[in-house]
Amino acid sequence: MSDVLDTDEIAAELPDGWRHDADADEIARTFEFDSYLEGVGFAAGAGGLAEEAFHHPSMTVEWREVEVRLTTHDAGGVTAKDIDLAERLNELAE
Ligand SMILES: C[C@H](O)[C@H](O)[C@H]1CNC2=NC(N)=NC(=O)C2=N1
Repeated sequence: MSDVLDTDEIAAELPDGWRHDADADEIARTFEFDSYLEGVGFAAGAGGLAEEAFHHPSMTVEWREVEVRLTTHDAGGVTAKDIDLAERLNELAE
């Protein structure tokens, strides 16, 4: 079982561009793209990273943007698994 991070810990460890949605107990980022299909491609790549980590985000693919939300359901909140995958998603989007 991963340890749930508290608000201060999340704030200290949030990767660039991510926000803490405390009400939803999630971290989130909306990635922006020049085309819809670039967003779709990002989501596909994100799915691969999720499978590698066996840790799966919620993703909403819209016109030229993809909103990604992460929490650790097994732990009931945000954990290091979410932070780690968020960092890898930032690298994917670079
Ligand atoms: C049984 C449980 O669903 C699995 O251990 C994995 C699958 N992917 C997951 N993804 C996320 N975001 N949180 C989890 O707790 C989680 N658990």
